[in-house]
Amino acid sequence: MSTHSTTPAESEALIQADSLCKFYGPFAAVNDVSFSVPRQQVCAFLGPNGAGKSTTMKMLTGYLSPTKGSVHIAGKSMQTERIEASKHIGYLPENGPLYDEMTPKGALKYLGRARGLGRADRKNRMEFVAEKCNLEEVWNKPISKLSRGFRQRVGMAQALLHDPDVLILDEPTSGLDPNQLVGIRKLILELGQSKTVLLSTHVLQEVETLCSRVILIDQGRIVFDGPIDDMSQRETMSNRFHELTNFQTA
Ligand SMILES: Nc1ncnc2c1ncn2[C@@H]1O[C@H](COP(=O)(O)OP(=O)(O)OP(=O)(O)O)[C@@H](O)[C@H]1O
Repeated sequence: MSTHSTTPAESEALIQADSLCKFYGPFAAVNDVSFSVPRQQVCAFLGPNGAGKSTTMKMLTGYLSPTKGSVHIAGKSMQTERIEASKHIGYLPENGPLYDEMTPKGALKYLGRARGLGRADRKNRMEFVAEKCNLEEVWNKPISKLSRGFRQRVGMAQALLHDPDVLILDEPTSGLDPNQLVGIRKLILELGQSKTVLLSTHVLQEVETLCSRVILIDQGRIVFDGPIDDMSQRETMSNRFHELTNFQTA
């Protein structure tokens, strides 16, 4: 069991998962998953459909309680210091932004208040994320009426609003057109210079472009964790992915 310091400055690992398990009845969606992600690392969380990526991310962000195990974010326990731990996290859930009936402007204002940002701070941060995520043209349209790409960008803006040092992004580029993809990938690269990012994706090429490390999960268990070069040194990453996850062709 690792030791955890009490302040982010002293904490080496910003994301720390220890022996995480999630059971649905007898079925183990996540089984004994442990890893840590240090500051300023962009780490890919890969795996086939149903491997346990979203379930793990929900436990990391406090949206789901683990059956067993623990999560620390910036040294704060997600179980016993949830509010403190949550302040450090920006989370883009798999199904995009919350608050469908609001406009991006309204949702960000509401979230800014809920996060305790003062008026001036809130205004500055809203302008910053609107520009970073290219939201100006949909600023006053209901989120429910937006395209998948714009919804993803609203989700990113929500995750970034309070300037967290940890970003947990569940398939941030899914549903984006090629132009939007370039924009979001550029943003993630930029964010990775100062933040800790854990992102799930199915796009292996994206992993090579954005991430320095890969954690591969299959059937709830970690089957690979290491630098991207170690995974794809001798063969293409796609072959290695198939091999590690027991991929079988029909
Ligand atoms: N509430 C639930 N009740 C029962 N089983 C669940 C529940 N939520 C998830 N599961 C199961 O847990 C497993 C892991 O699901 P999860 O959504 O974490 O996978 P994933 O790796 O994110 O998949 P995808 O890439 O398809 O999004 C799957 O078999 C899923 O059917």
